[in-house]
Amino acid sequence: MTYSAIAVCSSLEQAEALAASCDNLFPEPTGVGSFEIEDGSGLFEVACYFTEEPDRAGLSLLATMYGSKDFVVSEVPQIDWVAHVRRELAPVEAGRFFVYGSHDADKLPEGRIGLLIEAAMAFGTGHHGTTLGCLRALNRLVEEGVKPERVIDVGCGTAVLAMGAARVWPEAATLASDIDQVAVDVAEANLAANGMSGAIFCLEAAGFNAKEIEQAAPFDLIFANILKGPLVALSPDMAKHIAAGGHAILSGILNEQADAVLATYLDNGFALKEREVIGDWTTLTLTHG
Ligand SMILES: C[S@@+](CC[C@H](N)C(=O)[O-])C[C@H]1O[C@@H](n2cnc3c(N)ncnc32)[C@H](O)[C@@H]1O
Repeated sequence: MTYSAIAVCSSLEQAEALAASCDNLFPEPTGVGSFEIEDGSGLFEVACYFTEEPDRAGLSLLATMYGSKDFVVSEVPQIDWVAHVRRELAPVEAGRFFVYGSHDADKLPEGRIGLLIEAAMAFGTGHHGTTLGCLRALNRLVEEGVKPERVIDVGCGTAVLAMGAARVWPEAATLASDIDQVAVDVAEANLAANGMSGAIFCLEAAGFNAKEIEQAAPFDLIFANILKGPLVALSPDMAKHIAAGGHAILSGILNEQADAVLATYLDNGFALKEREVIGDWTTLTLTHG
């Protein structure tokens, strides 16, 4: 069991002195801290955590010595962290795609395309509105019968989008690039975990700046879930590397930024096909030429 002891002081000096005394006088507090209470009261809180029930009388005495009324001692509820992570990272369903962590491997519904993504050091577990928006846009293209031959996921993170595309279009040549080598490593690990090693060419690159990307272009489908700034900066390059009649699925765009991003792409020869809002985030599906 964990116990918390909270006292309130009227000055930072008192709070810090009380925290230091707790640290010195009580056996094994697992954590002691003092900080300003963010309610505009100008008061300061001292919080101590213990693995065993602390000496309440001793704490009371100490509190009064530093101008506080008392310590309030409570039991901290135990958290089942495994259950917590499972709840937080529940599988994500996006059309035919089912994005899940290995703890939910037994939940893959029949007929769905499973994408195994462990929470790691790259963005793209499917939980964010931007990734979800891209997966749903991808799903709609599949439903329409679109069949790209060359696909690139610019800013691939976990490679969830590239893997989704490679699963529905195994014949297509698919590239996944990221400016961050850590993300590229995570992407490759995810490919291996999904039994897809070799199905997607992963590389570190900023935008379209790599000879492998130049050689593979033009692309019939470009994913770019990379925020407004890079999307706007990349728009001429995007136009240069997309095939006539190709699609671009863009996300990472806050709803209030969507018109500005769209205007830039319209100026670069794209046309709006679809726009989906999920929470604060807009995903745009565009066509070119
Ligand atoms: C929001 S995450 C998207 C990850 C994944 N594609 C998804 O949809 O969940 C954006 C990724 O883009 C990468 N990135 C940002 N700017 C980039 C650029 N100019 N070129 C390539 N990758 C970039 C970041 O390192 C990050 O991994």
